[in-house]
Amino acid sequence: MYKEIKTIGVLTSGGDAPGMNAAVRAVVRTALSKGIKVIGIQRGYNGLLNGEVREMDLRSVSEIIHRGGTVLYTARCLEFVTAEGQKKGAEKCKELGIDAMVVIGGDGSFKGARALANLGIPCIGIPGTIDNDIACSEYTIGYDTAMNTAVEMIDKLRDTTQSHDRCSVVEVMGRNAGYIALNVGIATGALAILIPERPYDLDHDIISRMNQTQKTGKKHFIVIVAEGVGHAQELANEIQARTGIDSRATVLGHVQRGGSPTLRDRVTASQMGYHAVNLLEKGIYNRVVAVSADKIVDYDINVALSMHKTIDTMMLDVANTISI
Ligand SMILES: Nc1ncnc2c1ncn2[C@@H]1O[C@H](COP(=O)(O)OP(=O)(O)O)[C@@H](O)[C@H]1O
Ligand SMILES: O=P(O)(O)OC[C@H]1O[C@](O)(COP(=O)(O)O)[C@@H](O)[C@@H]1O
Ligand SMILES: [Mg+2]
Repeated sequence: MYKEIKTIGVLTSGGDAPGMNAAVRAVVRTALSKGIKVIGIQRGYNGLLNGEVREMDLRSVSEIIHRGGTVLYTARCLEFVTAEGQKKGAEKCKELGIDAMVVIGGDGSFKGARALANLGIPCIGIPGTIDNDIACSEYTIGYDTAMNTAVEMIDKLRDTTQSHDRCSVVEVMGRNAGYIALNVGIATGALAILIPERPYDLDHDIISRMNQTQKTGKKHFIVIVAEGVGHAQELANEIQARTGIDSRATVLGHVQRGGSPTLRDRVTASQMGYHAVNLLEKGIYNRVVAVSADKIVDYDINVALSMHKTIDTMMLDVANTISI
């Protein structure tokens, strides 16, 4: 049933991602251009439950398109995972006069949005996570910036790794997904890339590859380990024990979440924010905005949350063939 949207609530939730600000800006400015009021909710679902809100005007989103992090702040809210927390959230929306919500975050945040939708609050999800682990979308806001940051850091590591004839085992983020690891591994010429989606064999995938390439004159090595595989330090110890090559572990960590968003993240975030508000204006609710074949599309939130994403095995073949 069509319900005219007069006021939209917008929040960022879960881990911050570069480009979230550009998405907030796009939501605010698109809504205002249509005469829709926007309420910014701070610190994700925590702020909704606590009423931590402020009205957003055109200038409230000035000077943020180039800034990492999120001006709305973000949080992980345990209370919102409970039925009581969700009911309280829906009641808060009504109390604050919020007709619809735009939730910028990852898969966890969309489960929260689905709960609100089931309680009668129209919702739109915008994928904002460095992990690129939203099944319905080929791309998530922050992914490009995070990968470029990781590449920049690993290029620096390469200098010292090469100078000392060492092996660097580098752990990159991604939670249970290996997308960051796979791309960053190819971009940095890593000898081995370990991702949670593909079991690995230490002898076959690392030790014998190192031994073989040593015979061709290679003296330094980069091994990329996805966070979902982990154990970078143990792996470095094992490699050193087995090959005699001095090895060091580096966990890149939260540096990957920061920094000024790349062009791709700014543009995608702007398109997604614009699309989200257009859907609401047309009376289309409970959707997740996504990228498919380079186009901005949207999926029913239940369908989106039931989808699965796979790893492009050709990428593994590329890495195995040329990073040698
Ligand atoms: N099953 C769920 N039901 C309702 N809300 C959820 C659920 N899972 C997560 N959330 C909410 O979304 C927040 C962010 O989820 P999280 O998985 O930490 O990050 P992301 O959204 O970036 O994947 C959580 O802190 C919680 O408030
Ligand atoms: O910042 P925290 O709470 O330590 O969480 C770390 C996690 O957040 C991420 O950086 C981003 O994940 P989300 O977007 O799902 O929040 C993951 O790569 C990592 O596993
Ligand atoms: Mg997530």
